[in-house]
Amino acid sequence: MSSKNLTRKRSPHDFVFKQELGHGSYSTVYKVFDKHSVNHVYAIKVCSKAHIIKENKVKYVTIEKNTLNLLARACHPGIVRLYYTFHDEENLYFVLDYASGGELLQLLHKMGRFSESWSLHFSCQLIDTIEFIHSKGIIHRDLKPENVLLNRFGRLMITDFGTAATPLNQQKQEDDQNESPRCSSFVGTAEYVSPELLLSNQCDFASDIWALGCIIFQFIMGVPPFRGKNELQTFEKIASLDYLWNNQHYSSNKIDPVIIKLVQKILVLNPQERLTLTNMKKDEWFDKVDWNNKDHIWRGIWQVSEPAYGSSNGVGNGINNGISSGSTNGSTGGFPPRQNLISNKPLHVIDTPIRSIPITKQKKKKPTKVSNTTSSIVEWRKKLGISLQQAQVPSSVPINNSKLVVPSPPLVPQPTSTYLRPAVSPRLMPSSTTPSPSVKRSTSQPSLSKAAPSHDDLYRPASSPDDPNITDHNSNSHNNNITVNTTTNNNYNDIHRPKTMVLKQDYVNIFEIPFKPDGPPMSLESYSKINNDIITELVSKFRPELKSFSKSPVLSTLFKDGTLSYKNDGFSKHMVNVGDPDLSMYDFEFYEQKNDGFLILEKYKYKIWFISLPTIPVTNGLGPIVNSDENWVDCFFRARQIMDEHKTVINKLKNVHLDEPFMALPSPIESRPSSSNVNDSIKESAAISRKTQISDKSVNTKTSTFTESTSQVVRNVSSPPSFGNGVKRNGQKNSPLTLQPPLSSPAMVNQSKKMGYRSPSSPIYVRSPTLSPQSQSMKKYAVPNNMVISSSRYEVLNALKQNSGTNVASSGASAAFKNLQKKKMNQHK
Ligand SMILES: Nc1ncnc2c1ncn2[C@@H]1O[C@H](COP(=O)(O)OP(=O)(O)OP(=O)(O)O)[C@@H](O)[C@H]1O
Repeated sequence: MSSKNLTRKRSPHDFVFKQELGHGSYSTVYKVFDKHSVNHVYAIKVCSKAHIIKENKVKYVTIEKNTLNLLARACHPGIVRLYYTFHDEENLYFVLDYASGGELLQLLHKMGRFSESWSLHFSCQLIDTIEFIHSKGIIHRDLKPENVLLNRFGRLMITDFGTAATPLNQQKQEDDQNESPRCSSFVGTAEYVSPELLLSNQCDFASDIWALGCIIFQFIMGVPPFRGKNELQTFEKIASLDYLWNNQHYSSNKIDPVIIKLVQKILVLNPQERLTLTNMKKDEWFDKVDWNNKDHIWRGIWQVSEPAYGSSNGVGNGINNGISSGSTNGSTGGFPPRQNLISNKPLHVIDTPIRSIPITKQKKKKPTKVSNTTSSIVEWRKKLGISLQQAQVPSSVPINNSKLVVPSPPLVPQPTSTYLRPAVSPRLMPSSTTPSPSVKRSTSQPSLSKAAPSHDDLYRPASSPDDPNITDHNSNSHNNNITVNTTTNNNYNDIHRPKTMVLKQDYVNIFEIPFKPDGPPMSLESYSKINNDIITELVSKFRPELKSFSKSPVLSTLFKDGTLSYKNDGFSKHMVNVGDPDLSMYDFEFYEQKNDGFLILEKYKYKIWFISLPTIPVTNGLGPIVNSDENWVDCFFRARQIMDEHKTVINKLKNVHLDEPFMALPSPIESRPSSSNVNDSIKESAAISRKTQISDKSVNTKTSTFTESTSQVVRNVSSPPSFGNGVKRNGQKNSPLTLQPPLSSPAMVNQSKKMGYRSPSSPIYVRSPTLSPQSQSMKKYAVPNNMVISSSRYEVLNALKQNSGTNVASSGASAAFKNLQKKKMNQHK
C-alpha cells in the first residue's frame, strides 16, 4: 500500500465487498478485501443511518465505536480490533478484524460441549481479555458465547461492545437528563444477566464475571446454567441460583469437582462475594497456567489437544481459507504476533458497488436480546414487587476499577446468612421475627409489607382470579410461566396435566424461612436427600417464633396437580409443587402431647416452610374448607401418588409389551387400587421410610439437643422423585385414591397418537374387541399377544409379518387382523 493510501481517509470504495457474514439489530456485516492490498481481509460492519435513527440505536453505535476505539490502541488479541471508521450519506462503516472461525457459540453447538482442556483454554483467554477490558474501565455487560468470535487459528475475540459501560458514555448518560427511559439501562441477555442487574439494576465489573461463570458452565455442559421456558423463568432461576450439573452426559468421566467448585464461587448472588478475576486466576483449575506466558495462553484452540469429540465434525470450517486477517497490519502490543497469512491463491474478486449493499432490516434472530429482556425484567420486577424507583437508585455504573458497593439483592437469600420472614402479615408477627442481626440489609430493601412480596408472589398476578374453585388454576400457573418446579426430570408437570382440583384446603399457619444451606457441590443427588441437620438447626433457632406464630392462619390449598399455595389478605401465593423432587417433607412433632405437629417443606436450595394447624379455630367463613378431615402429610403424599400414578400410566403407554399370551390392561374399575392396596403400599413405603430413618444417624443425634417439650423427629420423609411415603398421623386414615379418568382402548390409542409414540419398537397393544367368552372369563380385557394396533400401518403390517411368519401382511392390515383373530379363536376352542 502506498503511503498516500495509508494516510488518506478511507471510504467504502477502498474495499471489495464479498459475502454477508451476518446481521445484528442495527447492522449488517460483510467480509471485504482491501483493494489496495488484496491479501488483507476485514469484516465491515455497515450500519444504516436511517435505520439507526429510526430504531433509536444512536447510543449503541456511539458506545460501540468509542469503546472499540479505546480498546483498539492496545491491540489485545482477545478483542475484535477496529481499524477504520467512515461514513457516507447512507451508512456508517466499521472496519474490523475478520473472524473467520465464526461465533464461539457455533463451535460449541457443533461440539455439543467442550472438553476440559478446551474449556480451560478458552476460559484463560476470556479471563485475560476481560481483565484487560476491565483495566480500561470498561464493563462489557453482554458477555456470552455469541459475542465471542474466533479467528482462523481458533483464538477468541470478544465483540459487540454496543452495550458496554465506559467512562465516556456513562458520563454522557448522567449529564443528559433527557436520556432514554431508564429501562434502556437494562442490558444483556436473559441467560447471562446478573442477579444484581435483575434485582437492583446494579451493574459492575462483577456482572461480567457472573456472565463468565455462566459461560464456563456452558463450555462444560453445552448449555447455560440458567435457562427457563421463558425469560421470566430464567430470571427466577438466576435469582434462586437454580442450576444443575448433570453428570449424565458424562458416561465415564465425571465432571471435575474443581470446575464445579470454581463455578460455584463465581455464580454467587452477592456481587461482593463473587470471585474476582485476580482470585480466579489463582484457582486450582488454573494451577498449571502461567498467566505471564501470553504466547501459551493465546495459542489457537486447534493447537490444544484433546478436542472432546474429534475435529472431523466440521469444527473450524473456514479457518483454512488462505486469507489473512486484517490484523496482520497491527502490532500485537506484547502479545504473540499474529501469523502472516498471505495467501498465494488468486482471489476471485467481485466488486460489488457499495451503493447497492442492502441493509437488511433486522430479522430478530436473538429473541433474548436487549429490548425483550428489558421488558421482561421490568415485568419480572413488577411481579417481584421491586419498585422501579428502588431499582433505579444506583443508576450510575462505576467507571474505575474499584469494586462498587452494591446493596445485597433484596429478598434473595444470602449465601451465608439466614433471615426470617413471616408468611403472614408483618403486623401480626412477634417482634422476635425481625431479621436476624447477621443479615445485611440495604436501605433500598423493601419492607416486609405487601408492597414487597417475596419471590414466589410472582407466581400469580395479583389481578388474576386465583380461587381454585372458580379458575382453572392449572392454566393460570402455566400461563404465568413460572413454576417452582424447575428440575429436569420432572416432566409430568408439562405433559398431560390433569385439570386441577382441590385436594385439601384448610386454614394453617405458614412460616417461611429462606435459606441457602452450605453443602456439597451442586448435585441433585446430594440435595434431594433430606438434610436433617439444617432442619434441626433451624427449628432450634426459631423455636420461640415457631411456637408463637400461630396467630394469623392463612387459607392453604393443595391442588391435585401438586401445587401448594396459600391466600392471605386476598393475596395468593404459590409456594411449591409437592411433586418437585427437590422438595423434602418432614412431619415434625413439635408438641407431641397436643398433637400439634409441624409439617416442614424443605425446598432445595432456598426455602423452608413450616406449616401447622392453627391452635385457634378459624370461624371467619372466608371460603370453603374441604377435606379437612385428612391431614396434610397424607394429603401431600396423595397428591404425589396421583401424579405418580399418572406418570406411570403415561410411561406404560410408551412401551407396552406382551410377554405372555394374555395380559390384563387396566380397566376403569380395576385400575383403582382398593383401599387395602393403598394401605399396603403406604405400609410398604413407611417401612422403607423407617429404614431410612434408622440408617440416618443425624436424626437421632441432632434431635436429642431439643428440650423435653420437643419430641424427636418422628417422621422423616425424603422426597424420592417417584413415590410419596404415605406416612400416617395418629388415628387418621388415608382417603381412597382417585385416579385420572380411565384410559379405554381408543383413549389409549388417541393418547399414544397425541404423544407421538410411533416408533416401530413400541407399537401399542390393546385388547381385542372380539375375544371368545371363554377367554373373557379367563381374564378380563385379555388380548392375543399378536394383536397389534398402531397409528402406523407399516408397523402393523411389519409386526404381523414377523409374528406369523407368513406373508399374511401383504393382504393388508384388516385382512391380517381377521386372519389372526380366526387363528386365535381356533386355538381357544
Ligand atoms: N468481525 C467479524 N468477523 C466475522 N463475522 C462477524 C464479525 N462481526 C460480526 N460478525 C458476524 O456478523 C453478525 C452480526 O454482527 P453484529 O455485530 O452486527 O451484530 P450482533 O452483535 O450479532 O447483534 P447486535 O448488534 O444486535 O448485538 C454476528 O453474529 C457475526 O456472526
